[in-house]
Amino acid sequence: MATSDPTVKESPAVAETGVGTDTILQTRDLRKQFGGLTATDDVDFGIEEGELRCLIGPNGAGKSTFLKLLTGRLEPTAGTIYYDGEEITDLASHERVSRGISIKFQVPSIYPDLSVRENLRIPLQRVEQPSEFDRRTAEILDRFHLAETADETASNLSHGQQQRLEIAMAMTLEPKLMLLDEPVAGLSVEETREIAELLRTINDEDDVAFIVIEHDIDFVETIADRVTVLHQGAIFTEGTIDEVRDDPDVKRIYLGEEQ
Ligand SMILES: Nc1ncnc2c1ncn2[C@@H]1O[C@H](COP(=O)(O)OP(=O)(O)OP(=O)(O)O)[C@@H](O)[C@H]1O
Repeated sequence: MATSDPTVKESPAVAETGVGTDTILQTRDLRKQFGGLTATDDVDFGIEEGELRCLIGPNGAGKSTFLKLLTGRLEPTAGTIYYDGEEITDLASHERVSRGISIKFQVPSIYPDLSVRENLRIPLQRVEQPSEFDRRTAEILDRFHLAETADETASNLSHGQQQRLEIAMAMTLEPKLMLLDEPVAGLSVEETREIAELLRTINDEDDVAFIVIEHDIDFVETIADRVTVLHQGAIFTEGTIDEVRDDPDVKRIYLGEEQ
């Protein structure tokens, strides 16, 4: 994609980087050291436009570190990140968000003292004219099943409703890629089912790609197109959930964690 922004480096030719035109995000030799510890070990990870990928792996495998490198929260020790045809390795988090990468960490980052409606107004102000606020708010409240709670203070919502509100806020910015760290941790079975349905709907209807870190394998099975397994900071294997779940080597690394 051509850009006039001098802070964004043009992606080298596809032939040079191997980044396909349908690839929304690609890392090359991405590395993060914490002193002597290699948390991300020269990772080449790619995801297509509109794909829903889950990242799994035992505790300490490097999932959160990898996601933080993609969001810009952590600076890599080495390597490159391409997004939507551009190199974004040196971009700040907020610049990545402006380009369509939405980031959601485990703890909902909503404004607890504001109402649901007021929370939605905050991202809407970045993208809509004031005359459109009421119409767009009503649309979003309806789509994300939040209409009944519109005037409720956000801190009074259930954990599942708060997660839904945060996803709704992210969607107002029309992202192309959403990065989610354990979106259903601590949710009830019913809330987990609702979030799974919501992510699949957004993925299908809005063609948003997802990278989701998740420990709940049943949830992963419900939502993922493909799964990447991380182990000791590196990609251990990739495949469908069935391929990965039945892989004896994957079972071995998870068992190793329990020893
Ligand atoms: N800020 C940090 N400073 C030093 N070491 C860190 C830091 N963050 C993570 N690590 C280490 O990097 C490795 C990978 O951690 P990370 O949190 O990315 O793994 P994870 O797969 O997300 O684990 P979990 O599933 O338990 O959340 C671990 O050994 C961890 O202790």
